[in-house]
This record gives sequence, C-alpha cells and structure tokens, in this order.
Amino acid sequence: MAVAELTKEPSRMAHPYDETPQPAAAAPAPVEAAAEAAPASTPTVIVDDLHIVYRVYGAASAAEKGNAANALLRILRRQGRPQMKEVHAIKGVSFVAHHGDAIGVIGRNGSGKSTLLRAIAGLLPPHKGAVYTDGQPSLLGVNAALMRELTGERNVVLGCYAMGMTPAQVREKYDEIVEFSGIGEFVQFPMSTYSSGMGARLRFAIASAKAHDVLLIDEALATGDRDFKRKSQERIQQMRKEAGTVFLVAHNLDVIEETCNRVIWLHKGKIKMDGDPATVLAAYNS
Ligand SMILES: Nc1ncnc2c1ncn2[C@@H]1O[C@H](COP(=O)(O)OP(=O)(O)OP(=O)(O)O)[C@@H](O)[C@H]1O
Repeated sequence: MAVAELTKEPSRMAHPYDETPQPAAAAPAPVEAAAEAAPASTPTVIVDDLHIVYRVYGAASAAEKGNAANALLRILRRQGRPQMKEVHAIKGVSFVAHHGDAIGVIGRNGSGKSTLLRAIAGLLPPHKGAVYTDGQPSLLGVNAALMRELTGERNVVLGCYAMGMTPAQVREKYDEIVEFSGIGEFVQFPMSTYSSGMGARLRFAIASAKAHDVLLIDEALATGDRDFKRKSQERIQQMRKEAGTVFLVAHNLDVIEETCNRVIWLHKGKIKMDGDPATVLAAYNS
C-alpha cells in the first residue's frame, strides 16, 4: 500500500493542553471490518519526524522554585500575564509499523511513551512531522473513558457502543466480555467500587471484544493478576492474527518480552533503539 493511501491524522486532533474529553471520532468501522486479513507487510502506522510540544501556562521558571516566598510571588504574579513553558516531549521520532506487529514501547518515566501513543491515536497535534494511519486507531489507557458512577453492565454496553458496535453485536458479545474480565457479580456494582485491577480488566475486556486496526494499550495490563495477564497476552496474539497492529506501553518488561515481536526504546523523547525484543531489552537492562 502506498503511503498516500493512508489516512493523515492531524485533521481531527485536539490541542495538546486541552485535557477535556474529546468527542468520539467519526463512526468507527463495523466490528468485522478490521478483521479482513491484510498481507503481513502492509504498513498500518507511519510516524514521520514527529515532534510533540506541550504548552504549560502559569509554570514557574527554575529560578522561582523552591520556597514559600517564591511560591507566594508566583501566585501574585499570576495576576499578570501567565508564563508559558514548552515541554518538547517527542523530538523527531520516525518509524513504520505493519499489520500483525505487536510493538512494545519502553523507556524511563517521562521519556514520552504515553505521549507517542496519544499522538498515534490522533489526540495530540504534531508540532512538526506527521502520523499516518491505515484504519482507526483506538487508545485503551488505564484512564479510558468509562463512567465510574455507572455499573460494570452499563459500562460494557456504553463502551461497545462507543466502539461502533450495533445493539445486536453488543448482545452477542456481552457475556464473553464479562466472562473475560473475571469480575463476576461485581458487574452489577458501580465501577467506583472496583479495585484498579478490576477496572483495568473490564476496560481491556471491552476494548478487545472488537477487532481493531490499530490498538494502543497504555499500561492496561500492569494491574491484572498472573492469570489475567496470560489471557490478555493470548488475546493480543489473536488480535495480531486478525490483521491488527498493537502498541503496548508497559513498565513490566516480561509482559513486553512475552507479547511483542518488536520493541521501541524511547529516551528523552527520541528513539534510542528499535528492533527485536531480545536485543533491545538486553541493551535496556545493561
Ligand atoms: N499534559 C501535559 N502537559 C505538559 N507536559 C506533559 C503533559 N503530559 C506529559 N508531559 C511531559 O512530557 C514528557 C513525556 O511524558 P510522557 O507521559 O509521555 O512520558 P512516559 O514515558 O509515558 O512517562 P511514564 O513512564 O512516567 O508514564 C514529560 O516530560 C512530561 O512531564
């Protein structure tokens, strides 16, 4: 497939420091659409010299930090024009991902992993460069937008609709989702009563009930128990076979090693290494 045939993402992107929830993107493809098998070498995501810059208003400069007097000065100064600080989170990242890839993204805290995933999902506009995707990217984060005050049941239905499933498809998948999540009778309780692990399991169960063209998973597997991790890994392998590309951010390197066929190591917003898991993880650990 030529690059020109891929979808250029920036058109539906939000402002980087606008943290309000974004409206759902144009109706996603039907459930079966992504499952049409594509040749293994088809590019699904092209990231071309991507730069992402956050703008933080009212931030203190280095000289102003530290003590109560400075803190008071900062508060007083906000009555004037707020200072603006730029955080250059991604600095010229380029790579191509293909159908069937499961790509682990690793790096220290603050290296830009979550930012990269959000940019691929179309939630952050590039400062420079571009992201091209073939199909609809879906970001499954630990903060994926389900409603805490609603029951698990309602959230399963809501989440499925949000992914573009029809009422009939929701009915067909409902039992499987609840069973996979392993939350049992808690499905009748509000999500606010769930432990973080239970919430993460339900979110993963909902998101993985649909075949995705590009699925971006940010630490969602970090809180599950051993049994759930194994089931999730099997599900990710299955998604890769069904023509998808999976990106996985995880601090647990075992999860990356067992799940991914490629690893990108980010360091201070740049790619430090990109290659097979054994090589990259060995270098990262050394
Ligand atoms: N909304 C934001 N506004 C301003 N700066 C941000 C914002 N989100 C992230 N950053 C900054 O961008 C850089 C990259 O952050 P990011 O969250 O992408 O890193 P990460 O590798 O995912 O970190 P972690 O492993 O801790 O989750 C950091 O310097 C961070 O402080």
